Amino acid sequence: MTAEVFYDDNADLSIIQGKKVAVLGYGSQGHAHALSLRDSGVDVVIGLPEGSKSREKAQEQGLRVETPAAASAEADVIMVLAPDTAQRKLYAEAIEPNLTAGKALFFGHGFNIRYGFITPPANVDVAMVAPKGPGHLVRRQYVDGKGVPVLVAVDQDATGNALALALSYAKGIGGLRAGGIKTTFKEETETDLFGEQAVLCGGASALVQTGFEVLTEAGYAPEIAYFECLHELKLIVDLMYEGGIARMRYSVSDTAEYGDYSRGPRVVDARVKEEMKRILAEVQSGEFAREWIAEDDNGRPNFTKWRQEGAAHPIEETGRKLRGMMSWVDRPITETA
Ligand SMILES: NC(=O)C1=CN([C@@H]2O[C@H](COP(=O)(O)OP(=O)(O)OC[C@H]3O[C@@H](n4cnc5c(N)ncnc54)[C@H](OP(=O)(O)O)[C@@H]3O)[C@@H](O)[C@H]2O)C=CC1
Ligand SMILES: CC[C@](O)(C(C)=O)C(=O)O
Ligand SMILES: [Mg+2]
Ligand SMILES: [Mg+2]
Repeated sequence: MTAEVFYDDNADLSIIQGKKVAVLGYGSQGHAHALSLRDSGVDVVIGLPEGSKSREKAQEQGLRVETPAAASAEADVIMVLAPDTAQRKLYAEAIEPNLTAGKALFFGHGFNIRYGFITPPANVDVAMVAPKGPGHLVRRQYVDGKGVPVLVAVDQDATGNALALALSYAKGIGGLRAGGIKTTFKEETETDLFGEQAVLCGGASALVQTGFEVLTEAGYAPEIAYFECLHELKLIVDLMYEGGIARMRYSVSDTAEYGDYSRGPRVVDARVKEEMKRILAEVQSGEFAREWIAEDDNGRPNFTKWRQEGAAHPIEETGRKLRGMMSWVDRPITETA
């Protein structure tokens, strides 16, 4: 089935410009949506709890900050960009009491709707504008006149205008410069979780770390292992991004291309594919979602341990030293990117 794709010409920015938007959360996605909407001429208010670390940052960047309840009360469109694990409580305490008929409840990821942690009333629009990229790059691309593609979905269309409103919002954050694909909460949630676990974050990090370990354990210099397994990955992925895997294979040597065909499938073999299918099944059944919410409710013991172990991996120290010598790595991720 071919997806429906929307670009800037398919959306009317004046719709979102005529609404008051509350952005709840001011982290990776929250700051990007809020600043870009503001720069697109939209009336934006930020919702953050008293004592939130993000309050000062939002105010420094010229945005008005209220509590999540007050921001939700005054807004026509409430965009939920707090962590997925915090959204259930945030909804019950601050949003639901202020979610009057005809308002719109927006998400940047479908997790809480897909797995039933949040059930909005039938008289509001429920939609999603989910960028397919990290929030800091969503903002950076907007500032550079470009855009990160977005997925757009409508779960409830109480007003009859939910899709037009979501597309207008997507245009306001620059997403329709690259393209907005129409999808469902189910499809976005399941593909996003699978992608970040098996390929983009989990798969790629494990591949890089394991390649680095194999080379250094065999006695090769960590600096060479870092360049080979991490730094050069970006250059290879840039070629895939520009022209697909075929474009990358055109640019590398025939020796590399032969090694790619003959050795790649030995690394990502049938066992790995079976494991990927198990990971997808855990996403589809809700097993992963229940596990993650329980981990968070329990104070995140595994998450904290794994984060510490990852930060202590020898590749990080090697990378820190080498990146310090690269004058062109001059755009670290910042909230104003
Ligand atoms: N990170 C990304 O690039 C992407 C994220 N998404 C989705 O976007 C959403 C937001 O994720 P992300 O940007 O990573 O989140 P972050 O962890 O970067 O930021 C969370 C923000 O929410 C604030 N916050 C925490 N608790 C509450 C609360 N109870 N009420 C209001 N604000 C709160 C935090 O404040 P404080 O500073 O005080 O902690 C912080 O400002 C999620 O649904 C995620 O799946 C989708 C696509 C990509
Ligand atoms: C790949 C991770 C992501 O899904 C994203 C940046 O799109 C996320 O949840 O942060
Ligand atoms: Mg994603
Ligand atoms: Mg995600």
